[in-house]
Amino acid sequence: MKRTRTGVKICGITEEAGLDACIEYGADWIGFVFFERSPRYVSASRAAVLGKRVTNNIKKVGLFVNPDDTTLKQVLDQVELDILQVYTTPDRALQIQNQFGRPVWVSIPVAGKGDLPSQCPVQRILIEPKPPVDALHPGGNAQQLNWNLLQGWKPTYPWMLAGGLNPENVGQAVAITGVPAVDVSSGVESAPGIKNPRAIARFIHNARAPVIV
Ligand SMILES: O=C(O)c1ccccc1NCC(=O)[C@H](O)[C@H](O)COP(=O)(O)O
Repeated sequence: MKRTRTGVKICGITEEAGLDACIEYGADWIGFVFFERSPRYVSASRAAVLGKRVTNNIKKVGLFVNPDDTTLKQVLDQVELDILQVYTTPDRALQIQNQFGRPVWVSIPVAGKGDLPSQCPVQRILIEPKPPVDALHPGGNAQQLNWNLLQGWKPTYPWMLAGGLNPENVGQAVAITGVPAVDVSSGVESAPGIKNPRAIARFIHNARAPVIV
């Protein structure tokens, strides 16, 4: 069966070179991290500058951890974001989607099959590995999910796979899970917060190239 083109999000954009690689090699989404403890943090004013450089109809995703309304409003007043990606409860994610009038993606931490959601409260669900209890942040930890947990799981809503993906393993991850879209941060960096344009090119190519498993 012919697969549709895999959607690709490159998260944690902080500088022009990484952003330009996303545009050149055909990313669908880029992510700005508005979480101050992250090495990929960007201020709203910096994201606004980078955002103006975006072309090719690439969508800009703003990433927030347990955001309150004031924080969301302050950022949205300065940056044109197409999508809000949130690390919070499904109920709060839905409230944000209703209140701020933009599609919301909610991250669902998964440790076992029982964590896989049967419904999607918002526009899309991000399936990510449950972080260790001592993790400094809930995502962007280069931690890989056991993809075999997702075999046979066929959600009828939009979803995305994240966590520990890189140019070498993304083709296999797509082939095993059948996921329609993938998200990467650490796996295409030369240092935390600094994207590697060659790795971005390889990641996007390999996410869309057929792999037999
Ligand atoms: O990237 C961060 O520093 C970060 C901080 C707080 C919450 C989420 C964060 N990142 C999320 C992502 O970049 C991706 O959605 C995903 O977790 C992939 O990360 P990685 O394993 O580094 O590819």
